[in-house]
Amino acid sequence: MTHNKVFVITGPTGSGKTTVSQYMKEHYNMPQVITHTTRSPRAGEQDGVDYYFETPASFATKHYLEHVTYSGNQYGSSREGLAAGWQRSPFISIVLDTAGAVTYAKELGDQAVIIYLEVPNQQALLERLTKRGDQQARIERRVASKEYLRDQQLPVGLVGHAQVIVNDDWAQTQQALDQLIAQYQTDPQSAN
Ligand SMILES: Nc1ncnc2c1ncn2[C@@H]1O[C@H](COP(=O)(O)OP(=O)(O)OP(=O)(O)O)[C@@H](O)[C@H]1O
Ligand SMILES: Nc1nc2c(ncn2[C@@H]2O[C@H](COP(=O)(O)O)[C@@H](O)[C@H]2O)c(=O)[nH]1
Repeated sequence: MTHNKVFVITGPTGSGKTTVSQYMKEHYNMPQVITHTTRSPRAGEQDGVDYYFETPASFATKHYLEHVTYSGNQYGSSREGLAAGWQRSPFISIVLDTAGAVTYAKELGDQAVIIYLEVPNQQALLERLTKRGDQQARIERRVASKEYLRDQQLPVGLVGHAQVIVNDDWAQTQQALDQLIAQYQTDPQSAN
């Protein structure tokens, strides 16, 4: 029986998914599955580290476990990416929108540990995006997208499957993550 798990980190834009994934990498040595996108890099983002940055033509040549359009750009993740991660460690993480998280829950069952992050204060969330350095036009486009609105709520398909963490205070988020990971480290099966 395999004890491989993928921690799927999902939630609204700016809720802290990448920050959580980075924390799991730095504190628990969890490899991050790198996904593919046609969006252009943000300042400081690197190809092969943050994403595989694709053109629409190169994106279309890959084989995806799931792929979505989010605020006008395409994103996709592959089974090969998961397999490569699991070769390095039994616990890995991936950052997905909620549609992707629903697909992972369906396709991978208990192998996917879903974490849904929420930030109840919308204004605080938008301020985080500005502080992150996102261009105002990009923020406005994203906030106007149907995906942005959809991801504000835990999808019906994840109710009862996802661990919901309110990411207001980072110290509390860290504590919730530490508790969750400890459960899986103790006994990966009983934590389901
Ligand atoms: N608890 C927190 N308190 C304050 N700022 C935070 C907290 N968690 C994350 N941030 C900051 O909020 C910003 C957005 O976080 P992050 O990039 O991780 O979000 P995301 O969910 O991956 O966003 P996106 O979906 O747009 O890529 C970052 O600048 C990050 O440092
Ligand atoms: N379903 C998928 N969602 C993905 C994938 N890679 C990233 N994402 C999600 O897209 C949005 C936008 O990302 P951003 O980096 O432009 O802010 C965010 O919710 C990501 O979690 C993927 O392969 N599949």
